[in-house]
Amino acid sequence: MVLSDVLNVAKELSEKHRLKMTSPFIKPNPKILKKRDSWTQGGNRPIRIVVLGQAAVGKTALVVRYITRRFIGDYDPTLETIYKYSTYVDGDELQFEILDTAGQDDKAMTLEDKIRWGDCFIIVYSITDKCSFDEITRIKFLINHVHGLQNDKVKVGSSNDRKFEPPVMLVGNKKDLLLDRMVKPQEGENMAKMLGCMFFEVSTRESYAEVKTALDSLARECKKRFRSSASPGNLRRRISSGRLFSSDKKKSSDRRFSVDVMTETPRTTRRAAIYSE
Ligand SMILES: Nc1nc2c(ncn2[C@@H]2O[C@H](COP(=O)(O)OP(=O)(O)OP(=O)(O)O)[C@@H](O)[C@H]2O)c(=O)[nH]1
Repeated sequence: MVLSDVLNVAKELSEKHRLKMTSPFIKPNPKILKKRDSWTQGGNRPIRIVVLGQAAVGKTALVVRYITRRFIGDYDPTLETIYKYSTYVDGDELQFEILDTAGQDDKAMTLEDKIRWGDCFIIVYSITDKCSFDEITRIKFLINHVHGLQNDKVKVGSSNDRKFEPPVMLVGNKKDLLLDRMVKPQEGENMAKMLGCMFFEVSTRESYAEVKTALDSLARECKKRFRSSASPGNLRRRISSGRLFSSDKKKSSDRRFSVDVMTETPRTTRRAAIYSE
């Protein structure tokens, strides 16, 4: 083994260790969380996206649709996963870690811990569920609060200082359920404008293209903010996962993405229909 190999192994081990400390299934050490890089200093590590929202709004479906192109109808609601994902944004390869949170209570890590971990955020609501829409303000307030504590440049509510706030995207999901709609597109747009978020309405079930457009926009915004991490050749570690979709492993190898499931609960996932475009 040459010196560069040894250094690579050491680097990988330290990276794994860091991920373990921030895993949603291990109570994080507050000292380590305090030492966490500010979101404005993404450095060379992957960009962390946290997907938030009430239970059953389609958070898991959205993330899985984006990284695998598939819609999988049924998931274990208690499953929390960090997906490692790399994609090309306007010719640059970007690496992400996407934390798909469970809408149900999680005793291992508080919502604040998860928000502190993230660099940017997706708040999902269902257009058929007014409660999930009403929840947005609370989540956004919490994001501002947690990141405001870490970065004294953040002044919540001041549009001049929005550039210091982490990128947040609002996603109204399930727009295929027209007859059950409880939140109008305009209401979503107004809310996003008021909170200074990006906004998209999508049907994760019906349209991969809509999901891709939305999440690519967030990736593009992240690229702007984390320009230093976006240089080609940086953040390169392509691993395909056999754990979540072992039967799809071969098919996915010809696509321009790589997925690595970093952590998940030992529980099995229930799955029903799988739709693919
Ligand atoms: N009709 C329709 N159903 C959807 C859509 N997206 C997700 N669903 C369904 O909504 C249900 C909840 O989806 P999940 O992805 O498990 O929701 P979640 O927000 O991750 O739920 P928790 O894990 O409990 O927080 C599932 O039955 C999905 O099939 C959509 O765009 N349209």
